[in-house]
Amino acid sequence: MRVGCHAVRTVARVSAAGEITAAQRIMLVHAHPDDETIGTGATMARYAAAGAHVTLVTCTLGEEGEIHVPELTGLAAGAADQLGGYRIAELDAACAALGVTDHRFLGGAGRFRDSGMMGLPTNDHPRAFWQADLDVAAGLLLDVIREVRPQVLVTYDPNGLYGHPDHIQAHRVAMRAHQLAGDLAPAKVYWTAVPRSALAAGMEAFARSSDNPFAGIDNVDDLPFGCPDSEIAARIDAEKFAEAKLAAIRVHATQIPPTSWLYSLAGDPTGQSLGVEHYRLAMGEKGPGNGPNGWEEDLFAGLDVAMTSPAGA
Ligand SMILES: CC(=O)N[C@H]1[C@@H](O[C@@H]2[C@H](O)[C@H](O)[C@@H](O)[C@H](O)[C@H]2O)O[C@H](CO)[C@@H](O)[C@@H]1O
Ligand SMILES: [Zn+2]
Repeated sequence: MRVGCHAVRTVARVSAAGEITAAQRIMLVHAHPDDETIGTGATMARYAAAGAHVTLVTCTLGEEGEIHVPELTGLAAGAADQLGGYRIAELDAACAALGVTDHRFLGGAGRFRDSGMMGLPTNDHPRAFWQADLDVAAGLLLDVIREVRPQVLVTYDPNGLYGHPDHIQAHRVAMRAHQLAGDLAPAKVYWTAVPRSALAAGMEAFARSSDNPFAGIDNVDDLPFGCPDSEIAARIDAEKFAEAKLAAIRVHATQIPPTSWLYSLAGDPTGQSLGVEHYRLAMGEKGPGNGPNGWEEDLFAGLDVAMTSPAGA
């Protein structure tokens, strides 16, 4: 059973027999509702608009999240414990804003629970994603791979970008599912990433700003995430979809308060706005690239289904 947008698949790209016929198929594996938007929202919107089949798999409902909407604080895990259900609705709305119509929860809504931040007692909840059996969870993701047959898989790096247990587990499950997929394994696997050069440019640009998202950070290496530019393989320019990403950010209101650094980025004077997202290539051949670093401009670059339209379309 799927709820909300999960029951709606892109009819135009699913044949009468139910198989997915879009030429380009990309699958993204995220830990919580909001990660899809924060890390890959513009990329998803760009490929959905270009006619690719975008499949989002979210591993938990985000039950342990904070609540930045005062009138909803009663939904918190330690109170009514209804935040997970509410975040399904937020995710529905974010999918709609991004044009993503194929969304699933890993193993179905509620199968795995948000583990909370690393080291908290919630990590030990029997349904915590952090406690999931790797092969059981990977098998559930493999079912989606067998159905969708994506050429491109996107997830996090081994540290989950910033060390959250559900992000680390999402990485492990996605990579294990890829290993189990054999001949059906996606040709390219990317990990979300933030180049240090973009972080440094942001620090410089916001240094004199009243709402500096980097306030208190003296050195880019002190940030809990970021990687050398040399490890980046792709820079996806989806500037045209920055507004769609901002709309998706807005609907994740329980997690992303109006004071969030993400809103500061929306007005980023460096132009490195919400609409530019970077990736490391973990598996597969790097396709042709451009610019000083030779970064790909399309995650399907080098595959026989690469975008024919100019980058950013
Ligand atoms: C972006 C992301 O992964 N968010 C997670 C994360 O949220 C953090 C958590 O609430 C923490 O207590 C805050 O200090 C921090 O600012 C938040 O980013 O962890 C939550 C609990 O596992 C999760 O629900 C949320 O989606
Ligand atoms: Zn997350």
